[in-house]
Amino acid sequence: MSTSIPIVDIGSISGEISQPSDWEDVAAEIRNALHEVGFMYLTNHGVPNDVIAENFEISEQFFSLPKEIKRKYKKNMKESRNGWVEPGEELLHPESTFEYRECFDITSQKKFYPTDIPSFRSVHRRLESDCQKLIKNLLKLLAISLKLEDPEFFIKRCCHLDVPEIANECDFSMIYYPPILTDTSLPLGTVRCAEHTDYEIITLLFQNRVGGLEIKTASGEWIRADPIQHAILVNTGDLLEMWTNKYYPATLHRVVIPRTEEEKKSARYSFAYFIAPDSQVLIKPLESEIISEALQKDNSLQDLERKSVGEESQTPMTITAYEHIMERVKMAYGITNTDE
Ligand SMILES: O=C(O)CCC(=O)C(=O)O
Ligand SMILES: [Fe+2]
Repeated sequence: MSTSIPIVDIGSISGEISQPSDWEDVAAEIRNALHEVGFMYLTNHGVPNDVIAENFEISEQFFSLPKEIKRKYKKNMKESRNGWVEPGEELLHPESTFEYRECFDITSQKKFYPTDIPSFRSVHRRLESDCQKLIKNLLKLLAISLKLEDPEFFIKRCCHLDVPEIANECDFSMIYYPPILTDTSLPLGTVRCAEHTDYEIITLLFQNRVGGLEIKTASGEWIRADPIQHAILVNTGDLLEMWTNKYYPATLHRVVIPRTEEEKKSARYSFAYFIAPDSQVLIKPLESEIISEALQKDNSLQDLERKSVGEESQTPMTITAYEHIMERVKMAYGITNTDE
């Protein structure tokens, strides 16, 4: 069976007037997309195209600065997760040798921006604020899709969306994949971005014209997730997988080095906006009739709650959002507990 990534039009709930039935209809499409694939393209999402385009412009401006300038903004993990990440510094798979990309990460607290690009801050702030409404809509749709008693379940666990001082590990990552020219020498086994799952609830992924992103389907086949003009990709992360007992699995994805010389010459730019709950939120399987029914039907879905009291459990079900995210961040940056 070949799978494709569903396209979900959320225009009916993004405007001023929407009916409960519009929410139910969109939520049903999201349920199928996230349960079957774990990725979906959103159209009519309400984030203005010109705001996205302006952000790609500042991203190009920043990454084309000389390395010495970018180093001024280098991420210092002892202080925060905000800042510039050099190629090869972050490895998303334990067996990666080298991942050829750079990032500029903007965290939700202890924010700083590269002042060498004077408009960076205001341009980025506009996108962030335009994404807020979409994020709240998606969190509500997730709760409706799972038929949770409280449609605000996820929103109430992301209080930082209204009160930014509340600790959280949201991260807006501007990513640059440099062109690979015939004289670019890279270690054997280099990839652009190794296969991984994201750590949080959901990720909003913006891509410019150049593709390379691939996702692994339930049947184990890698399929392309090429850019669709003006659509935002949304994917599930680990915390949503834990919350839903794998009903919404965190889907593996990667960015491959293009196969043709012509494509290799093109740089790729993307933004991944990782949406996390408030740091102290405890992640434990939620009560949902949709999930229980699926668990009864399909015993390949792991019952994490039951497993957590069993002996072979790997996943302590009392983990906080912060603990899980930091565990994965430390692995990606090769930080051991003795480094701290
Ligand atoms: O650049 C991309 O499209 C993917 C980036 C990604 O998956 C990540 O940073 O987690
Ligand atoms: Fe990712």
